[in-house]
Amino acid sequence: MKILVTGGAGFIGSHLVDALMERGHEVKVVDDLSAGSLENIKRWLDNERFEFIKGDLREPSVCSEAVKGVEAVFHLAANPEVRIGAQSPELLYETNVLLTYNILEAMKRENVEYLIFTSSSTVYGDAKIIPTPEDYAPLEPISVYGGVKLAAEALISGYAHTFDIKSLVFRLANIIGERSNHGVIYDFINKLKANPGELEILGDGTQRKSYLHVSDTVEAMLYLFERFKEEGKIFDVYNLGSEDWITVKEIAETVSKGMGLNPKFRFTGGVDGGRGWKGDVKFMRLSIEKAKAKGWKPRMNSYQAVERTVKELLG
Ligand SMILES: O=c1ccn([C@@H]2O[C@H](COP(=O)(O)OP(=O)(O)O[C@H]3O[C@H](CO)[C@H](O)[C@H](O)[C@H]3O)[C@@H](O)[C@H]2O)c(=O)[nH]1
Repeated sequence: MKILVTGGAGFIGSHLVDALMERGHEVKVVDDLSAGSLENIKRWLDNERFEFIKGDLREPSVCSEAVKGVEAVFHLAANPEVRIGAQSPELLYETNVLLTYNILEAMKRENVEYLIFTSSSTVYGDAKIIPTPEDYAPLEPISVYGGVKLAAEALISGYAHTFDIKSLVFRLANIIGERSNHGVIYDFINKLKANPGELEILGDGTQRKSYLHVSDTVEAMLYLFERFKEEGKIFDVYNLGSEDWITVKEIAETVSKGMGLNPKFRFTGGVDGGRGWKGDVKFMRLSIEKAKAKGWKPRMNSYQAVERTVKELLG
């Protein structure tokens, strides 16, 4: 299959590209390299089944060029940083909603059959049911980031039903692993490198979430895409996460241990009852029963994924 991966030089995108190339697909990547890096995809740059386009998808002409000739688009290009929402709603809107609109328009023009979109657990906001199933309502995001992901999902559903773009949405838990260049584990490692004696923890440390290793994430996306194609549906949504959850304090302990350190923890206290920032969801664990019923389950739980990521990021 000829497949476009937007954001394919980024963290999750580059792992997806590895898996697609290893399975023999023709892969095109479009990335503006604002957060992604050519280093992540360098092993494929000279491969004849691989094509790289450096471009900003906010430009409709870049979208047209990117989707030309492909049968499926994995749309991962986005700004993934929840915490910038209070300062930069416009950036989150542009990189999540406008970008998705531009991709959908280009796909409509070029008659591309499949869209696979990486949404986020943040669409559920402070869910009252945990583990949270896909049909949980009302969807009430508490961050601008969650809001723009939900808006993008809604736009995709509308285009899917109106223009027959078969669309599959994944609501991701916190994805971690090699090549991640943001998020709590990455931050803790950098803070401890700068000051091995003390670790600042945002919030009260009791924020508890489900973490999924990127290798499990990519497996799930490709496996469930195959099932989606067999079923011939026009639109579907899956949660992807692990079945347990882990607190920020436990992550701090795991990172410290992995670095052979025993720092003093300093909790900032955070906002709104111990959140790291305004809009930080404090408790998140997704029901993955729907994906499990199709035959997927994660190989690593949150603890194992965190331990492995610490090793991978420390090299
Ligand atoms: O220096 C830090 C950094 C983070 N945290 C805490 O660690 C937790 C995780 O924060 P991350 O920045 O790692 O991740 P988020 O939960 O904000 O968001 C991540 O998971 C979401 C889905 O669950 C989205 O997909 C999003 O793109 C992705 O970055 C938060 O509760 C935060 O308060 C700290 O205590 N100190």
